[in-house]
Amino acid sequence: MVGKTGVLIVNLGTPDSPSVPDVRKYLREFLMDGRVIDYPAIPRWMLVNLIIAPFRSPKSAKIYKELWTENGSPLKIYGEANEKQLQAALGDEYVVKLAMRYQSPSIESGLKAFQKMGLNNIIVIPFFPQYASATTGSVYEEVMRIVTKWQVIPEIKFLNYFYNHPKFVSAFAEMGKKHLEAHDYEHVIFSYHGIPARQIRKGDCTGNTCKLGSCCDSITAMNQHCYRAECFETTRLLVKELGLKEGTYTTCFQSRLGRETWIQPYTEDVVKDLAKKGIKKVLAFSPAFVADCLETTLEVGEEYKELFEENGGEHWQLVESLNDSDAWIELLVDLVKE
Ligand SMILES: C=CC1=C(C)c2cc3[nH]c(cc4nc(cc5[nH]c(cc1n2)c(C)c5CCC(=O)O)C(CCC(=O)O)=C4C)c(C)c3C=C
Ligand SMILES: [Fe+2]
Ligand SMILES: [Fe+2]
Repeated sequence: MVGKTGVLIVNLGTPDSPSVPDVRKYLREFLMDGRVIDYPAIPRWMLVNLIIAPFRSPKSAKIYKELWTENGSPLKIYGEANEKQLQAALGDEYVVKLAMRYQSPSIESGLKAFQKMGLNNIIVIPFFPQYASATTGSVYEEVMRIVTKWQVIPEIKFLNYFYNHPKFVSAFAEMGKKHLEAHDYEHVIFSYHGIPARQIRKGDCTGNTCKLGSCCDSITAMNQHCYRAECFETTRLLVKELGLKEGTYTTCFQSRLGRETWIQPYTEDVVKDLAKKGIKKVLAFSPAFVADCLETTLEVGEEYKELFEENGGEHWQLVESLNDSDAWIELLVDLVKE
């Protein structure tokens, strides 16, 4: 191999500001991605531009304003920190660039910077522990859309997932242990971002159609690309590392959008059921995210906390994400070098 290696770290993306026009622009780009709303182009355009963007943008802008810090959106702040931390950890044989799948900095700007430096080896690390077509798949598609137009297509390695990497599991477990040692929690929930159930079935090329039930209870050669099965495996590994007892934890799925059936159980149902059963103290992990963002801080940390308390719960705690922790950077170094 001649020259340096480019490392493109890619997260989902966030609006440029919490203003309604910027949130609308972000939602439009994000939801017009055919891997996110996987409808034919015309119905998708109508749904996004005539319904979701106009009605959701003001509501989303309001919650983005709560999340925003003086330095911007947490997702981007942690991404920028990770870019510097990983560059320092890898040294000058590598060039690390942050990109966002939607909005800025774009994947195209990162790849063009590598092209200008003459780098012919690129490693793409999507910041999604579990593979989903809407996230990791979309990052690949965007990278390929760009480089396939180039005269010289560089050698590119893609990281598909890291939901079961021992350092991912131990890094998240360490974040939670601090809380488990400080407080006597009765139940732990593992809340992952949901996806439409249909997208799981559509991704099943093995003929071993996922029944969205106990078939996701283990990873086999036939279901290893099933997002739901990967989430359950992350839970199992975390449960083992944390030493949790059977019956004291639940895996669930949050952030449902629209009328379709999404993968279940839904976090809001689990939260209500736990509170109604008399569970008073819950610790909540969100291990589909490596950085705190709208979906962790506000949805899990505040909305589900309110729901829990409205139904009789007393103490709810979100486990912070990997953010700018040393353990996350050590894992990233391993992912690059492996
Ligand atoms: C685990 C990663 C994610 C998956 C899988 C995912 C699927 C998915 N998301 C939507 C719709 C929305 N997601 C929104 C925010 C958002 N989603 C992820 C990650 C995954 N999404 C992150 C990290 C964020 C937060 C970004 C931030 O700026 O903090 C939003 C926008 C917020 C809102 O208006 O509620 C939408 C909309 C779909 C439809 C989908 C699967 C098909
Ligand atoms: Fe999302
Ligand atoms: Fe399954």
